[in-house]
Amino acid sequence: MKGHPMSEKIVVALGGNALQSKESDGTAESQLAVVKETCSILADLSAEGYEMAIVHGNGPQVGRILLSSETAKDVVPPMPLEVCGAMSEGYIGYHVQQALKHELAKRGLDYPVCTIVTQTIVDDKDPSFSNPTKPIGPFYDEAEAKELEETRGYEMREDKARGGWRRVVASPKPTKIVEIEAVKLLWDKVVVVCAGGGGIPVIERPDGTLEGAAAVIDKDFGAELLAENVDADVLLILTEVEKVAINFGTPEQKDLDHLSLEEAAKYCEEGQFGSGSMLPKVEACMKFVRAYPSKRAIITSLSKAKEALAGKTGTVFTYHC
Ligand SMILES: Nc1ncnc2c1ncn2[C@@H]1O[C@H](COP(=O)(O)OP(=O)(O)O)[C@@H](O)[C@H]1O
Ligand SMILES: NC(=O)OP(=O)(O)O
Repeated sequence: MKGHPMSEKIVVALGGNALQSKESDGTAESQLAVVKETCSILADLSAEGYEMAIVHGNGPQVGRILLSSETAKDVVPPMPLEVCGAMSEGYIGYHVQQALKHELAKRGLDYPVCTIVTQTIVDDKDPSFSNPTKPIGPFYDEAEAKELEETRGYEMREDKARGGWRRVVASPKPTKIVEIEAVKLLWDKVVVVCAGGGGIPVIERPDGTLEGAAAVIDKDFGAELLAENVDADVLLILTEVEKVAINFGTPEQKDLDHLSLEEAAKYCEEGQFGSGSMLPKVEACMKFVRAYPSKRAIITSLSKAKEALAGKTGTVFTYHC
């Protein structure tokens, strides 16, 4: 229960499948339908007694907002990428607030749900600014991708696993959550949705002012930083797969129940985890258990969240074996 001294504190990172289906047409209505199902699962966790903050991805959403802004540039002034990120936090947060409040009420839980439009400080010298890797927006075929590169100057990258091309942008590592004190103040009484899309990337100038950066932070790293900052017991990363695997997608695939820091580092070195997909999740879990050797991080599917928290499934990361 919120504010109960025995409650486990969890930071939940929601992957793309928690916000939209594979066949999504990108409409607000289709997103809300999926978010309602997601919030039913999250409300069950609350009813089990877990205290949570929710971090969500925003790759498809921020990319679509940017695309529509650029497409309409002759009619309305285009919005910078970080403003598109702020917009995505707003509308995804709105959907979660509406759906989660309803699902909590159905379970007799009367917690407020509130989104904090969150800024996250990044280093302007982060190497990702000269090496964009974060896929955003819709998928294209190769011919469309080449045309977008030529006509709009987009940087496009192929995602072989998912059979398509996507625009990529810089994705610097988050170093500080600007609104963290607000999150902490609300924690005991409110289910907070924050650091959506990893937070809006901002650079801190020497005089203390903040300036938006043209980038999209990885939400798994944003969630990890939040989990460290609020002293969470568990970092719970929810995605499509129930467990992290080695030899993923091959006949030798082996799903893993547990990873120590040492084993995870070894598999990272072997290139076992998809660089734009599973690798950031694994790295975020490793960072959390390195910072908190007595705690755990879990990667599992949205539908298995409750079982995984109970230790029955998922891939659990701990400092030692
Ligand atoms: N070693 C691996 N083990 C499990 N899944 C992997 C692995 N490597 C890549 N993947 C893929 O990564 C996906 C999760 O990444 P992604 O879809 O980008 O995350 P998100 O849920 O945050 O949107 C999985 O659904 C799976 O298809
Ligand atoms: N910002 C972010 O990590 O979004 P996705 O999870 O949608 O890639």
